[in-house]
Amino acid sequence: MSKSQLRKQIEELTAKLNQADAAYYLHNDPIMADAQYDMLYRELQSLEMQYPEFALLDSPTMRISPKVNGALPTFNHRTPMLSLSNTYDLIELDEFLKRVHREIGYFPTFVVEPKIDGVAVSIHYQDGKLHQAVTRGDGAIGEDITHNIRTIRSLPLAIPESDRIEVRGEVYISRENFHHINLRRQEQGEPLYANPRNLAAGSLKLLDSLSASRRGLDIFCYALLGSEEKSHWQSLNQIKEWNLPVNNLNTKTNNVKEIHQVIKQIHEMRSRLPYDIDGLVIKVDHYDLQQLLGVTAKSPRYAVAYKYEALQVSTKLIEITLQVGRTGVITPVAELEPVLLAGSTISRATLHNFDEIIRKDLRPGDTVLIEKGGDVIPKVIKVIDSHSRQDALPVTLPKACPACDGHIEWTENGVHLYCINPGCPAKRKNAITHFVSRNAMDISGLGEKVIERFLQDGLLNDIGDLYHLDYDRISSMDGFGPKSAENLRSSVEKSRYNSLDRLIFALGIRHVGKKTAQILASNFNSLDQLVSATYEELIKIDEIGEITASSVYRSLRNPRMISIIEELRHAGVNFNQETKSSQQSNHLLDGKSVVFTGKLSRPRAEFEQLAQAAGARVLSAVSAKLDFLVAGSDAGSKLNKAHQLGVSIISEEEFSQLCSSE
Ligand SMILES: NC(=O)c1ccc[n+]([C@@H]2O[C@H](COP(=O)([O-])OP(=O)(O)OC[C@H]3O[C@@H](n4cnc5c(N)ncnc54)[C@H](O)[C@@H]3O)[C@@H](O)[C@H]2O)c1
Ligand SMILES: [Zn+2]
Repeated sequence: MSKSQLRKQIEELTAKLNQADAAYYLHNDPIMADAQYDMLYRELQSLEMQYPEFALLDSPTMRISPKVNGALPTFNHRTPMLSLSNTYDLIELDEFLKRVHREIGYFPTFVVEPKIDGVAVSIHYQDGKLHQAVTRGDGAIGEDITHNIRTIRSLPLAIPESDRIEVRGEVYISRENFHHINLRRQEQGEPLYANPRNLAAGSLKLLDSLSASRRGLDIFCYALLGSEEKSHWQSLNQIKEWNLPVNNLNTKTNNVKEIHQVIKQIHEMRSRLPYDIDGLVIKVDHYDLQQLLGVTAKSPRYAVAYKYEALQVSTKLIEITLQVGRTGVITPVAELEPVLLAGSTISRATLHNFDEIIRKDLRPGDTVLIEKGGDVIPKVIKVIDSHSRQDALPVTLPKACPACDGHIEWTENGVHLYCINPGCPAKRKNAITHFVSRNAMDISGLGEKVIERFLQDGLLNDIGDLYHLDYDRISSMDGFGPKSAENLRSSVEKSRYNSLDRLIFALGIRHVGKKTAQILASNFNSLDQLVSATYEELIKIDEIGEITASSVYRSLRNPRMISIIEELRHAGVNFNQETKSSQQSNHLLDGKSVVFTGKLSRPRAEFEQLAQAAGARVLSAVSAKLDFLVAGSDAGSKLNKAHQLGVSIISEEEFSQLCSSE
């Protein structure tokens, strides 16, 4: 590359990153994914290092973030609020540890903390009272957000310390709150927030603290300035004593192996934490040593952020196709330029419904932000660059089913389009695929391709045919042999003894997922009882809402469903609730409803299994009808609600005792 090309590249990178900074810090509306920002940033940093003569004065590598944007009063930080140098690479992390070791002369104690993905704030207490709270701003000057910080219920307004002290922490919004807020916005047709961080940043800057209080802001404090303590760890303990929220995963250690272990452990917990983290911060513990190592203009030299792989990434939208699901719902699917995200290659993402395409104004050619959350299927969050878009609308509303050309209809609320042709091949294929899937009847040897072939060859028409397949014909088919035909036969046979909840789930009733199927199964003794249940009986069940009740009621009266159920009955498929959780059991938890909340000593799924094995129903919401709330440490709103409603609250240990009792 020639010098003038290099100069141009530095200019372009600087401009692009400055634009990204403004979007991210001032408007809380990022135009690229963090991982991409970090990559471009490093590229610029290394070019600037090689060609310092081309580095621009307004380079993002020289500053923390753009100036504040002005609606709130400003405040000069006494100690600058710095950024952190970051790495995605364990080898680089080790280099940092080695450098520190070298400069200090021995391997010091470090504190490893989750890096909460929120917004940094500085909080001043004076005469024992919360006096003022300020955003980081550009690191030197921040904005006064005291009115909004006061809405954080976990943060005490008074502490038993009269000296003037400064606490720093990360304000965040829990995933649960974020999810609810976005759901409400979706219902109202408003644009969605990209992630909890952006929402927290926007909420902090609200002028009206009542609106801010509705967002449910929370905080983890991670630094204490102006105290007598000798080390960071001591400071953390001090603020914990004052009842300021401190993250309970923080760890003190003085060996490399343990640092690596903590990184691994917290990584495994990451998706189950109630808040977003984007990595860990590793800090030298002792203040004298911190001082010895010093700071640069942008970040301290005694700390580093180790970032986990991103869960969001940007890529190009190639086109939008239509897919017909097992219930006939026609969903638009984003076909993407393949991109690596959290260990797998993503080339498709769901778009849920047609409204969403319009709301997000998606067009082929756009660069979109996609996210892999708790669900397996990634989703499109938003358009982040529309420069090379094609003007054409990506899809027009279909007039007929894209799979069978049959009649389609809108649902009552006008959100989804459905193919209503009972013979639609796409519906049948997906219904069978769902029926045999692992969480449903768990029949192995019937992948999507095989089902397609069986449908084509007329071996299979619908779910009911699964129990009288022509195995002689199958064993003579291409790619099959007597062995695989026999395996298929035994897998089909075995599935006849499955539990009732599996069968209910397998029927593929709209709005009946695995959990709802379990709830239904535990409320009825048999499939026949469920089939004859009235709408009123269904709606009386905890956690079964109107939409689900009406879907169950109507689906089970659909002629195709009736004939499938009859075929399954003839095939001897189990329709009954197993005896273990029927009335004969005298287990203490039998038939009881349970909700888990707070931090438990083992993964929540394990406890849920225990509860179900004891005949209990696991719910997610607290209501007056709930029998037990099992509360772990740090339980919050659910615990309060249970208190108010007079629900029995038990500890993890008490729960385990109940489980083992008869
Ligand atoms: N997507 C974009 O367009 C875009 C634009 C600008 C910045 N960014 C992202 O932001 C990063 C730089 O932002 P930054 O300087 O605000 O933050 P940072 O990632 O460099 O880290 C510093 C911040 O970490 C936070 N933090 C959380 N937990 C902490 C703990 N336990 N101890 C200490 N600090 C803790 C604090 O807010 C602190 O200010 C970039 O690396 C990039 O990923 C993205
Ligand atoms: Zn169709």
